[in-house]
Amino acid sequence: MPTSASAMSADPPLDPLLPVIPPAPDLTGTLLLDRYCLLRKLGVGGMGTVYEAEHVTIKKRCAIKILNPEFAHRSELVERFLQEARAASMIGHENVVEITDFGATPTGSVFFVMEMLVGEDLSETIKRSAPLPWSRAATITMQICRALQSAHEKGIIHRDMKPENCFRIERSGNPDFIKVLDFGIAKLTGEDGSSGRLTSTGMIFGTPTYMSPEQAQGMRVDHRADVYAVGVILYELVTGKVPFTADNFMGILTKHMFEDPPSPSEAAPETVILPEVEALILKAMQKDRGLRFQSMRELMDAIQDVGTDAAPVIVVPERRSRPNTGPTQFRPRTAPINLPTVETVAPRRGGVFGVALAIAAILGGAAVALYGLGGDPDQPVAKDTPTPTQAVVVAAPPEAPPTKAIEAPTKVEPPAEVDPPAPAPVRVVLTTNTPAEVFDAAGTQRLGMSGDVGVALTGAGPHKLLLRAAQHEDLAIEVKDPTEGQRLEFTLKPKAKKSGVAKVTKPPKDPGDGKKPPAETATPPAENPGSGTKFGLKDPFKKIGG
Ligand SMILES: Nc1ncnc2c1ncn2[C@@H]1O[C@H](COP(=O)(O)OP(=O)(O)OP(=O)(O)O)[C@@H](O)[C@H]1O
Repeated sequence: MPTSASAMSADPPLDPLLPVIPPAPDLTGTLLLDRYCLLRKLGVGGMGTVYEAEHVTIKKRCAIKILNPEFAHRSELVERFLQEARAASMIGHENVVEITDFGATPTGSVFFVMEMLVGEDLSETIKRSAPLPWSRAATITMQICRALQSAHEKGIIHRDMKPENCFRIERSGNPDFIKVLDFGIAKLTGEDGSSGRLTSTGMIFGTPTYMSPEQAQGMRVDHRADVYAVGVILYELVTGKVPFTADNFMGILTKHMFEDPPSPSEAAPETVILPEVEALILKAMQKDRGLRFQSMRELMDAIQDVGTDAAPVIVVPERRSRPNTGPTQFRPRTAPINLPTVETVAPRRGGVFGVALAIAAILGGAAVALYGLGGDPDQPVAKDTPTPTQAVVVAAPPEAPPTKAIEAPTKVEPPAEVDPPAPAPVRVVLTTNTPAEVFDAAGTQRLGMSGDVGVALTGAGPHKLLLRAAQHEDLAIEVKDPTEGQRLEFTLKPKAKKSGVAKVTKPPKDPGDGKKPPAETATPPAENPGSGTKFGLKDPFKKIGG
């Protein structure tokens, strides 16, 4: 069970002066912008309430998130709220919730309109079904990675990735289609890599269970904080447990900063977890962000490489010492401590919350002062992290074949400049009517699985491949000119029953005639009309946000 801010709502409030926020009035039945009728409340988050609604003219269902009226006069909060819409709409990716409109309520608050998602958030799936088999965990994680890769390419960092913000819906026959939500605390990176902070000075936002060490320390975050959070999500998907738990959020943050996560196979001894899966999770969760996958693309590649002969993922052991808050870790303050403004957003289920005071407690008070007074926010957690050449083998199971072992890295010489660069592989998604393994044409080298994880193909093609699924005929296919993200659909024929009397409810048995069907022509599926559409959103509230 993930621990989130709300799960710890029994804790004393961060600040006794934190105002108690009255519940927002129920606006069911209200007509917004003369076209959206609010039908029912779907849920309440940290900043607003989400309603199911209907566009009265075109009768289309949608979801509308309305900022809690208590916050409507706070320009910073209005700005952050609208940023959620702006960020998601800027990304325009099929795995990111689609935002279609903005508006104001008659009571002077603001709202935005989203596609209505029917399904459940990933925390529900985890509660019910985790540990998930690798193929399913990988399919889900790949979609999260794609959404975030796309966000990062546009300079947007999510900063609050957690299963609750990944909605699982069924789409085009895929029951595990993921939509990433809640860019409410997303950060837009400036050209210089700095961020336009929307938070009050010294405030730290996020959810402790999934929070990167640098975020927990209030350092400036970059896209690698999302890599860390996705590592934690994947850990939870394959083990059914989160890596760090404690009685309160300070305890969790401290562990993120200073403790090694238990290896996934220790966390779930009853589950078979491949060593390379274990390694990639631990790499995504390295404390030092310089040792993590440096991009979602790298993480996707590692996921894709599981079960192939690709080079092993390297996890570098880290040494950390808890700071004594002295000048070697934090610059001493030179002015009286001004505790940062405590956000007036009530801590709720997994919601945005301020933990500056918690950090003060962990680090003895100096840290908060530092963050508020211009200390170096990029001070690393530990200065003594070994360089990669000091790495040793970790987490390699005794029976792991040498190619799969997690090995110490060796120094890689830069390639000779005269060599033309090798063509980069592209990832092609092969959709099949039944989960199928993908092999080379000879059926000897396994390249991956069908489904959203995709298969990496290098070069222009044509690529002759073989799809193989239990109880189905092998299917030889050809991919002519693969392009990144291309989706191709294939149908594998169930094997005919020997007796020739096929029952509808049971899969037919292998006829053993050894015949192979002819290569099928790849036909991309019809475009999903609802996904990936970019809206040229106008922000009518730009002035409000200041
Ligand atoms: N587009 C949508 N379609 C269907 N349900 C949605 C949609 N967006 C949000 N919800 C649901 O509405 C509820 C409130 O969502 P919201 O994003 O405000 O809350 P949260 O994620 O709990 O809060 P916070 O913003 O504090 O993290 C959640 O249960 C969420 O799953």
